[in-house]
Amino acid sequence: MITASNITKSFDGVQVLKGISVTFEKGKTNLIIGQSGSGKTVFLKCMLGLFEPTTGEILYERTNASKLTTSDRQKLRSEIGTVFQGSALFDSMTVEQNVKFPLEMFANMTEKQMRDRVDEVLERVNLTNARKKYPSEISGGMQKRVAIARAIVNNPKYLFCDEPNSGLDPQTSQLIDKLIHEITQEYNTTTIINTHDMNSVLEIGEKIVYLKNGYKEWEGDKNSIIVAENKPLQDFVFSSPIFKKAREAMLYEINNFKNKN
Ligand SMILES: Nc1ncnc2c1ncn2[C@@H]1O[C@H](COP(=O)(O)OP(=O)(O)OP(=O)(O)O)[C@@H](O)[C@H]1O
Repeated sequence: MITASNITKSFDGVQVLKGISVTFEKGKTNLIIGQSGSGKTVFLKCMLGLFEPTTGEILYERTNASKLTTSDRQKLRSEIGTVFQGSALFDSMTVEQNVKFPLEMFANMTEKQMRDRVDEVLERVNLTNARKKYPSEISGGMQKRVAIARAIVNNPKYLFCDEPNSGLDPQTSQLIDKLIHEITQEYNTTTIINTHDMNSVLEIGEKIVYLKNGYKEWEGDKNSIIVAENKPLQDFVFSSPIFKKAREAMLYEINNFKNKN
């Protein structure tokens, strides 16, 4: 579980996060959504310790992340997996070398133990056959799966994903969402995803936090988002005509069901 408590963040006196409080639970896919510039990445970076919040605190379980000793900070770092935009793989390393990298950095394992663990996660993301390839030799969807394998190789407690579907076709996006959702349940991770993808919101949004101009405007889940009476949220999530129609159809079904029961 990660708890953000009254987080503000200013750059040169300009406040971009304006007092965000939210709890992200373990074993759930938590999504952060919002217009460009609403503060999603800054918030994610505050939680990851890449930015120091101006005020407020981030708790990992009950531990204040900004008050850790160097060795505790290193330990926490080893418990966090990240999937960044563009996959951020090392171009000069093969798929298996990329996945092994966090083990070499953080794990106290023999060479054989590391090889076995790499085999295990490559199998999990269905990339065993691509192990000797370089990132430039595989597709964008496969690169994302390498990034996910690398993020989970250390058995993380926390998984952060920044725009995991960017640049992927809709079908591959769905596969990546499904994989992240399954891994969240299998590893019981507290998973936090920044996304612009409304399919993800409606498919895997077990908790959704909507940021607007640096404020938390709304929070809920993929079911409550449909009936939420929050105009900025509805205008944002259901902005495309097709999503608007789908929402109207779902509301119609819900009302019919209510009237019959
Ligand atoms: N290092 C920085 N220094 C100054 N201002 C910053 C910095 N990082 C972000 N900002 C500002 O903070 C605001 C929020 O940016 P942020 O990147 O968090 O938005 P976002 O919601 O992630 O947008 P997008 O969806 O386009 O990625 C923006 O106005 C941005 O210019």
